[in-house]
Amino acid sequence: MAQYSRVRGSVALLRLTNPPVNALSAAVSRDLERAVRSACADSAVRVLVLRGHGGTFCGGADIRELAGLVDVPFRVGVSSLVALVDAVEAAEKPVVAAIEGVALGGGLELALGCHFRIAHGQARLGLPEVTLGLLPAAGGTQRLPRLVGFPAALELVATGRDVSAEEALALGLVDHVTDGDVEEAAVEFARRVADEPLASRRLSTRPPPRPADLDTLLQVALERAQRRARGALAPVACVQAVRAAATLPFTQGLQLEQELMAALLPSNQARAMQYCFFAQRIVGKWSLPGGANWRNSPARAVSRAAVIGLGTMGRGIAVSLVRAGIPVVAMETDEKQLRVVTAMLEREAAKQRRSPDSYLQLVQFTLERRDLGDADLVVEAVFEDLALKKRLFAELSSSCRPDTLLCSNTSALDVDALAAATRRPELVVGMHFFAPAHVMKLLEVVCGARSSPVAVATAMQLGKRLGKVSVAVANCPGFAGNRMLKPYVEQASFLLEEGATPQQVDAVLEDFGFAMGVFRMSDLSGLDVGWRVREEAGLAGPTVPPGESARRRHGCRYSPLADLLCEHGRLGQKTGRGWYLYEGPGGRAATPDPWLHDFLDQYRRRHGLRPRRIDQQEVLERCLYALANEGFRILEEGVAAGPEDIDTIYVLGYGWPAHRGGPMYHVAAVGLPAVLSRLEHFRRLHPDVPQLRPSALLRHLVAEGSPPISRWRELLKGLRSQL
Ligand SMILES: CCCCCCC/C=C/C(=O)SCCNC(=O)CCNC(=O)[C@H](O)C(C)(C)COP(=O)(O)OP(=O)(O)OC[C@H]1O[C@@H](n2cnc3c(N)ncnc32)[C@H](O)[C@@H]1OP(=O)(O)O
Repeated sequence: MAQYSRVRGSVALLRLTNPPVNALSAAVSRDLERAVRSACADSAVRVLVLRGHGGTFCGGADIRELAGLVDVPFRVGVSSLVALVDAVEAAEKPVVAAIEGVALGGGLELALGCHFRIAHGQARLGLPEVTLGLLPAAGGTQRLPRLVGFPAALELVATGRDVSAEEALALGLVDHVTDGDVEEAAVEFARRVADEPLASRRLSTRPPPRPADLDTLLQVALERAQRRARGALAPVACVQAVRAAATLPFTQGLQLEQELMAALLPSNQARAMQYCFFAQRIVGKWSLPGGANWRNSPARAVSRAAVIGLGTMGRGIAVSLVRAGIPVVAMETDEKQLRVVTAMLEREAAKQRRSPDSYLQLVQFTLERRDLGDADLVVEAVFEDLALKKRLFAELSSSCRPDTLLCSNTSALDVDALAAATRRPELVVGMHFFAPAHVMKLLEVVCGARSSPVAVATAMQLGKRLGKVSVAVANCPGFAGNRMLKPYVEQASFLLEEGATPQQVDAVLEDFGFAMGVFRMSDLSGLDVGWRVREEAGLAGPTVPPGESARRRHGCRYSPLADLLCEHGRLGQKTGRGWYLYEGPGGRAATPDPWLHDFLDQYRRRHGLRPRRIDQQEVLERCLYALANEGFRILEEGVAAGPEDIDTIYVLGYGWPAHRGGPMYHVAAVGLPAVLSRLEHFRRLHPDVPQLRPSALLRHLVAEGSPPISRWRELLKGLRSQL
């Protein structure tokens, strides 16, 4: 697991070996510590170089051990990694970290224990523990501020953001960056520093810098951490631990760091976030009913792509492709959109410290469909209109190369209908990006009934290349994410009818941890989006059958509130008013609107609805259980392969708080029998709301004794699956 060999006579080269990411399990940490001690004791060795096996330095402590998925007592784990870092730092011979690939979490903490750090130009460094509900507890919160100062340390520890080698050099996190062979550069560097005194290189002995505005910095960091993830414990603990570096001697700071870690490690939040980590890896392992899967179905190379339509979605998709180095042909008739996308690319290039030209030269704008002919894959991102998309797919099928994959960014429409409009249905898949598409990490890959393994594999792989987590789902209205959103939004509207206000419902959801409550979210996305979908579905507007009552559709309860707002021209932020009032069209600051409250009063009076006091628990349970109940139906029908897929979709695409794991994880944590009983209760009170009828799968799981969520995927394989 950790060997050392001598190179160039006096350099001990230690290689950390624990594929695939050289995670520091307790055993690996102990082994490496032994190797460090042996090298130090070897009189022929003057200096040590520490590198990782297989092109990466280290992905951090072993998360499976931390999550308790493998049986290692917490204290043993803690002491072995902490002891390793301490031993490295205390070594009497210089230790140089040769970083390539990643140095993350415990891996970066190990590098901070080294006396010098050399990084490859492509390496990424960071302390992502906060994203696992933890903090860097192998001295990272104490050593990092001593090396890079408090502003940077607070930001990196509390957000978990990783940095490029170039940024690391600018921060002082690494001593040298090379684009050549990192081992060679580190060995060369090591020979130069072999005789340097080490006292000042041991970060634990360095006095921390004390900026004059330290208190303000800490206060701002704390407020930011609280705002960013409402109710999350880890970001706050991270700030507290870094603050200790300013106020306490190193050893006491270290002790506080460990106490905070000991509180976080067994917390429900840490469990939920670690579940999310593994869920995001599980979803990449897709399979189709015919037996094709991620292992046996190679993706096709995408060396040129096309995007049709540069509206909000198309722009973000084009930027994502360019950022991944893929040349793009972008088709758009509106010149204004070309200017917008050009400006976006320039901003992105600046962010990535690249020249604007390096991005702009990868895009070719066109009005001609024949220019798309050479693309390996086309992503259609035009207006959400099935007839329009079908026409376009039919045309693409004639004008593109016969092997070009045709993908639609539709968020809800029938992918099979699009495939049927082409002469290559097997090369059609949905690629549902989330807005803004160059920022959001989720990609729903919608597998049509006739999508071939190569089409699915290519779309999944492309998502990964764009830095996204791709989740395969089967084709159905709204796929997984938007389909589950419907009952959630409906419950929220029903609650307004019954006496709640938008700000009351939103406050409950935001306290739960959502970045935005359902009404603020709807104002942001635009109320007209759902209005159009409801009109197409015959639920709103002129397509509603004559004589249908305002509050019923197809024999079930219906709330026309959102339709009525649209009819009043209240489309959300874009018109300056929706469920809330804004400063003006395009405004962002939502304030409660007295007009809306009058409107709700009148509406309730008109329909004989007596407003009642609705408590927080009811808001939360009705919205979230209705949503999760639809998730069970999706699993039961095989639209998604497991709860991990749904939870990943919700955490990465819909602002579900990661420290709550996702909707399926949440209901499992609450307890399936309790959730079933509350749904039965609400169903009795609202018999005309089918979404509150507990799904067969929920009942089945409860009848089976509520198996842990980790077993659902296996159990579902016995049910009908489309994936
Ligand atoms: C015992 C107590 C110690 C107390 C002190 C603890 C203080 C330190 C804490 C930590 O270090 S927590 C861990 C911090 N590190 C991370 O969060 C990094 C997580 N990993 C990643 O971001 C990525 O995996 C990667 C390293 C950037 C590699 O990405 P890539 O896309 O190439 O591969 P993946 O598919 O993500 O991963 C491959 C494979 O490896 C597993 N894995 C990754 N990291 C870890 C890890 N740190 N521990 C255990 N396993 C890890 C991942 O689950 C995949 O497994 P399979 O799905 O293939 O089974």
